[in-house]
Amino acid sequence: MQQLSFFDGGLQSPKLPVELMDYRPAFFSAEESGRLISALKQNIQWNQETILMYGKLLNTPRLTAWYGDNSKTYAFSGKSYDPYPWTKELLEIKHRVDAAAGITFNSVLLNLYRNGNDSVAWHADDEPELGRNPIIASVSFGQVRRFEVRHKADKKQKYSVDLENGSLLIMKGDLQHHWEHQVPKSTKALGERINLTFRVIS
Ligand SMILES: O=C(O)CCC(=O)C(=O)O
Ligand SMILES: [Fe+2]
Repeated sequence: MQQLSFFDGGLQSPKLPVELMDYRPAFFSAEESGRLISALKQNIQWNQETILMYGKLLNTPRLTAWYGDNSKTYAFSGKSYDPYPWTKELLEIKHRVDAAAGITFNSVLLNLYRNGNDSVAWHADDEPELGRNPIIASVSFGQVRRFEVRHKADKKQKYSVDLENGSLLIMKGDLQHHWEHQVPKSTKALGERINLTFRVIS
């Protein structure tokens, strides 16, 4: 199913380039997604991280958690994270995603977007531990949110896709090198969404 959506300027997003993004809606059924989002809300140790911006300590606009094989420490935004050990639900999701991507992921970053005011700002997942052109598998449960991608050097080149409940988005190629992505805030009253990005940390 190809998704056409409207980008900020009212332009239709062009078809996602398959060499960068492979979008699979309904990768998990509605029943599985409902069960998994409740389990993740309850069993994950959600943290409120902070970031230093212009000399002020601000709360990250979402809750996060880092899980994975032990010994896979991950550093980003000037902090380093030791993962919590895999839970039953995370392993269930990981096994499905591993099979679809043909990769054995060793860690996952979880984001809980509580409402439309939660977001993730423009960034690329280009930390050195991920290596050049990493494959990152992004699973979404709950509220549909807009995922936007733009080229770093030519910001007019952009794409967007609405990440639906139970969907899988495989990010690959040079997406983390030449492009950046965000999940913008929305002024609409939005419900909760959990996103999981499975990664291989060296
Ligand atoms: O929530 C999303 O869809 C994207 C999250 C993301 O980009 C990240 O955790 O690096
Ligand atoms: Fe990201």
